[in-house]
This record gives sequence, C-alpha cells and structure tokens, in this order.
Amino acid sequence: MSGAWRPGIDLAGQRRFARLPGPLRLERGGALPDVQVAYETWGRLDASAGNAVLVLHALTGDSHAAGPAGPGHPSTGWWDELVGPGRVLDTDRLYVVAPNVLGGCQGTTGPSSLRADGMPWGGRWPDITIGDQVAAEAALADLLGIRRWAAVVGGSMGGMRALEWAVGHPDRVARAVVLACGAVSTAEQIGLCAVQIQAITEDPGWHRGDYHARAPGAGPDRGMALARRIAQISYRSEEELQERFGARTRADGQFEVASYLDHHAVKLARRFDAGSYVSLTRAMMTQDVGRGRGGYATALRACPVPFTLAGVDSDRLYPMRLQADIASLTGSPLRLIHSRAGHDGFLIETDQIADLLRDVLGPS
Ligand SMILES: CC(=O)SCCNC(=O)CCNC(=O)[C@H](O)C(C)(C)COP(=O)(O)OP(=O)(O)OC[C@H]1O[C@@H](n2cnc3c(N)ncnc32)[C@H](O)[C@@H]1OP(=O)(O)O
Ligand SMILES: N[C@@H](CCO)C(=O)O
Repeated sequence: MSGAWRPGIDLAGQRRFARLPGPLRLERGGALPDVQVAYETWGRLDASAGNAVLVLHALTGDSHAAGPAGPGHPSTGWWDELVGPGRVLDTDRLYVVAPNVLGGCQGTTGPSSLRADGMPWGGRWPDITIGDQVAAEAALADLLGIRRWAAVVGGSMGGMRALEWAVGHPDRVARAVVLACGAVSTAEQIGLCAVQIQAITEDPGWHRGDYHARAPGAGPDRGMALARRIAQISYRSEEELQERFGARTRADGQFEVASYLDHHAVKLARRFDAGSYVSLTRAMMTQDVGRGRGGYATALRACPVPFTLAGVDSDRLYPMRLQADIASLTGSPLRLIHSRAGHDGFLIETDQIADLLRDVLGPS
C-alpha cells in the first residue's frame, strides 16, 4: 500500500492506493493481474469494536464520499453531509471506507489503466461483474485488516454491491443498507444500458476500446456525451423535468431541457472515461444477485444479514417495487425517500438518508 497509513491514524479523505497481493479471479473466468484499488478513509479503525463502515458509490462516483474539492477531487464529496465528525456516519466513532470501484477511472484499475506491457487495457479489458467488483473490495478489506463491516451502505450501483456483499459474504457484513437498486436488472434497465453502450461503441472514436493512447480528443467523447444525455433523463423524474424546464426555449431556440442534458453530457465526458462507462454499464446490465445461487429469491431468502431497503418514490429507473421485492424476500424494513428528483434522489435527499442511517446505526 502506498501512503503513510497505519492502523489508528486518521487520514481523513486522503486518497490512497492499495495493490492487491495476487491476481483477482473473475466470475466469467480468467483473472486480472496487478489490481490497484483507490480508496479514502475517515476516522480510526477499531477492529475489536467492529467500527468499520463501507460506503459504495454509484456509476460515476468515486472514493471522495466526503470532504472539499481539491487536488484529485473536482467537487465536494458526493455524500459530504453524511460523513464526518458528528454527522450520521460519525467519524469520531466509526471508520468509514470508500473505495473507487473496479473498472472505474478514478484511481482503481479499469480500462484506462496501464497493463504490464505499458499499454492501456482498452479493448483487452475483460467483462466484469458486480461480483468481481465486490471481490476487489473484499481484498481491500483484507489489506486494511477489516474482517467484518458494521454496515455496508450504497445506492444504485453501490446498492448492487452492498447487496452482493451481504449475499456473497454474509459473515463479513453485520448490516446492509441498500438504496435505489434491484436484485436483478430489469428489461428497461438493460434496454437503456444497451443503447448507451451502443452510443459509445458506434462512435468512430471508440476504436474497439483502444483509443486511450491516441491523441487527446480522439476518443468517443460524442458517444459518451450522448450516453449521458440518455441516462440523465432516466435519472430524473418526468414531473421534475416538466416543472423545471417544460417546453421553454433559450434565446437561441434550444429547448431548456436539451441545454440541461448538454450541460451534464459535456461535464461527464470531461471527467469520465468511456471505456469505464461501458464496463460499469455492462456490469449493471448483467446484475443478478442470484446468479449461481439458485436464483435471486432463493439467494435472498437464505441470506442471514439484516437489511434496510430504501427507494425513491419518483425513481422510474429503479422503481420502489424492486426494493419492496428485496424487502419482502429478506423480511426487512422498507423505507421511502420522498423526492421529485427521481433516481438521483439517493444523492440529493441527504437529510432523509441521514434519518434512515441514524435509525439503522444509532445516533451519532
Ligand atoms: C462532478 C461530480 O459529481 S464528481 C463525482 C462524484 N459524483 C457522484 O457521485 C455522482 C454524480 N453526480 C451527479 O449525478 C449529480 O452531480 C447530482 C445528481 C448529485 C446533481 O444533482 P443536482 O444538484 O440536482 O443537479 P442538477 O441535475 O439539477 O444539475 C445542476 C447543473 O445543471 C446546470 N443546469 C441547470 N439547468 C440548466 C439548463 N437549462 N441548461 C444548462 N445547464 C443547466 C446547472 O447550472 C448545474 O450546473 P453545475 O452542476 O455544473 O453547477
Ligand atoms: N447520477 C448518478 C446516477 C447513477 O446512479 C451517477 O452519475 O452516478
């Protein structure tokens, strides 16, 4: 591990990098060599007290769950209101760990990372699954000396990993808090993922994934931006888009909503690697927590880990019925996050998520 970390030292929000000790075996066969995992921690680990909490980000998030913008962090932490001294994930008593996901592009090994031959993985990057992402996180936990998490918490793709942690490693998870996701991807989610992947892979800049070593700007930025536009509509509610933008146009005649989508498209294309977007999107579209376990209902019914499920009432991408299904199969409480923001509500309604986590983890 690089950095000056040792147990008992609080290096709040400083990104560090762990090198996994051996190849990471993949669910679909083969193995990834030399995997690096970027992560940040807050608080002090007390392994005997079992005070470690794993916080898992969604598709385009990163290890910077909390803290100000700064070098390596273009923006404030994505759950900044929730993590810190006196906050619901109270780092005076908890040790909070947030890794960047396997396949990502913010420090953890992914398609843009270099292989041993000095060339980016690019098109040689294998198909990975949610299970592979969790396997990398479990290897990180081993390196950090964390045998069992007091809680594993995540939303959207982070929720898929929290679910996979609980079902795949029940002895290592005291409680799972799963937000805004389902147990198995649905037809609509798969369809939306498929067209986003198509937007990128049909961009002439894609070059079968081998664009990283080409000139800056030669990659599939246009396809990536189109993918984000499509996704952004699905992340918000119809009602919110109507209230905010209606059919209003700008001085140049462009629809306000199209301008909003353009803004998010350009912003993401600047900060995110298209190869990672494709890899992570594929992992989500093939999500099935029951794969190899007799189906998701069997897997969830057999899972001994206590869950808390929560969904956003206006989420049309991962609607509440998906969280209700998991809650019913596991006999767990189901919480409602009220928001007009749709799926993105799990990133925006932090007061409600704080209340939920306070109920689960106790007062700070
Ligand atoms: C930059 C990063 O996020 S770093 C990595 C961490 N990120 C994550 O974990 C998740 C990724 N983040 C996200 O998905 C989003 O940032 C969210 C969901 C948290 C943001 O949600 P909201 O606060 O509701 O923002 P919203 O969707 O309304 O967009 C606001 C932006 O749209 C812009 N905007 C609003 N209306 C329009 C319009 N008509 N035309 C053009 N731009 C517009 C705003 O100026 C604002 O720009 P800014 O974000 O550059 O300041
Ligand atoms: N807005 C979120 C949605 C995915 O859950 C992201 O960009 O990661």
